[in-house]
Parts: sequence; C-alpha cells; structure tokens
Amino acid sequence: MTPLAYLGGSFDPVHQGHLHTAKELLRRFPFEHLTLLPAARSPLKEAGTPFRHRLAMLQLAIAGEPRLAVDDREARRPPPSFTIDTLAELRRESGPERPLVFIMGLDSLLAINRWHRWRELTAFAHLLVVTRPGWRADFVGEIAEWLAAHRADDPHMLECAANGRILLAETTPHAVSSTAIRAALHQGAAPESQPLPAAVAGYIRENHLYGVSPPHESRTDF
Ligand SMILES: Nc1ncnc2c1ncn2[C@@H]1O[C@H](COP(=O)(O)OP(=O)(O)OP(=O)(O)O)[C@@H](O)[C@H]1O
Ligand SMILES: O=C(O)c1ccc[n+]([C@@H]2O[C@H](COP(=O)([O-])O)[C@@H](O)[C@H]2O)c1
Repeated sequence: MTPLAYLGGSFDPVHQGHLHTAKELLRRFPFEHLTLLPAARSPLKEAGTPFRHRLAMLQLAIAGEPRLAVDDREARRPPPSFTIDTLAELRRESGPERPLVFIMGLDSLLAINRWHRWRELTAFAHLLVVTRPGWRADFVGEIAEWLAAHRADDPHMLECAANGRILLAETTPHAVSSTAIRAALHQGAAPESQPLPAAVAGYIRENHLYGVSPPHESRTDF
C-alpha cells in the first residue's frame, strides 16, 4: 500500500531546504504525495509568527506542485502540537494497514528523547530521517538503543508494514534554516536574496514579517 508521508515543522518560514528535500523524497521513495504539516506550536520551539502567516506561506510554496500538500490539522487542537497526537489521529483516519511515514531532519532525531511519548511514535508511523548539514548521525544511550531496535536500511520496508521502522536517508544536504533566514531579514537582507520561493519572499515583504520594512513609497512631491 502506498505510504502517506508527512513532514512536520514550524515553517517559520518554509524554505528551500524543506522544499528541495520534500521533492527529492518524492523522487526517491514510493510516495504519491508528501504533506507539509505545520505545528500550531511546536512543543520545543516558540514560533514567533502567527499560524495564519506560516500556513499562507506554505500554501504559496506548494502552489504549482501537485504532489505537495499542506494539512492544517494541528491548528484545530489546543497547543502544544504533540506529534504523537497527530500520528494517532492520522492512524485512526487511515485505518490499521496504511503505511504512515513521519519525516524529520537529523537534528530532530538527535533530540527525539525530549518529545512527548517519544518511544510510542513508531507504534503509529515509520520515521524517515533526512540529512541536515552540521549534524552527524552519532547516537548514544537510549536513542541509540531505540534506533537499533527499529532501524531499517531498505526503503521498501516503509511499504511492507504500516509503522515501526526508522530509516536514515542520505539526502542532498541543504545548509538552510529558518533561524538563519529570520536573522538575515532582521538585519535588513532582502527576502528575495534568501533561499525562499519567490512567492514566499513576496508574502514576507507585503506583510512586513521578520522586521522587513514596507517598500519605500515613490515620492512625487519634490
Ligand atoms: N535544510 C534542511 N534540510 C533537511 N531538513 C530540514 C532542513 N530544514 C529543516 N529541516 C527539517 O524539517 C523539519 C521542520 O523544520 P523547521 O520548520 O523547524 O525548520 P528549521 O529550519 O529547522 O527551523 P529553525 O531554524 O527555526 O529551527 C525538521 O524536522 C527539520 O529537521
Ligand atoms: O511531540 C513532541 O513532543 C515534539 C517535540 C518537538 C518537535 N515536534 C515536531 O517536530 C516537527 C519539527 O519541529 P520543530 O520544532 O523543529 O519545528 C514539528 O512537527 C513538531 O511538532 C514534536
């Protein structure tokens, strides 16, 4: 059965690292679609930007990408957005047999033992972990043990069962982060100079997000 694939994140803002990685996974894995799942409030990170703006940027980012989708379900539950609750909900909706795949960067896996009910995540979905420049796959302690019990190397394992496997994929590295983009914008960089889809850069400019000031009015009175 074709797996349903989800990439969760704060997306504050969505950037080319997310999008290039998502498209690469669509080429390499047996997914028909890949759904971006914005957190209303990630349990370990305070997104400074209201959900409606982060969602609007995601919708602009996937326009014209028929295999990418956005699911705003986490805004319909009280925060924080625990992934285990989302996966339990998706499992209820998709039935016991459909493979579910939750995608995350290596930085997320290295801190997974801080997540709510983290050991139970594999009871609802597979985890697919992608390369993140600056992070090495050095696991220790309880994460190493948990990974050893669930690790799969063959991508077809994601289709053979509904959940339970953790796959580390060597994906093309993209040294891009929302933090770096926000910092550059606050320091006066143009949104168009950042690794963002053009429509997202335009949205940031129009809505003066991340300290981006409105375009100068053209003066005709002098
Ligand atoms: N450049 C990237 N390459 C691979 N994975 C990424 C990249 N950027 C983000 N991710 C992964 O996508 C998921 C959502 O990321 P998120 O929306 O928090 O973006 P971020 O760039 O990590 O944000 P921030 O810099 O604010 O922490 C996380 O699992 C993260 O590891
Ligand atoms: O469930 C948790 O406890 C949990 C803790 C940290 C992060 N997450 C999820 O991981 C995804 C990436 O989060 P973040 O903070 O890196 O943007 C996003 O979907 C979060 O809801 C989930």
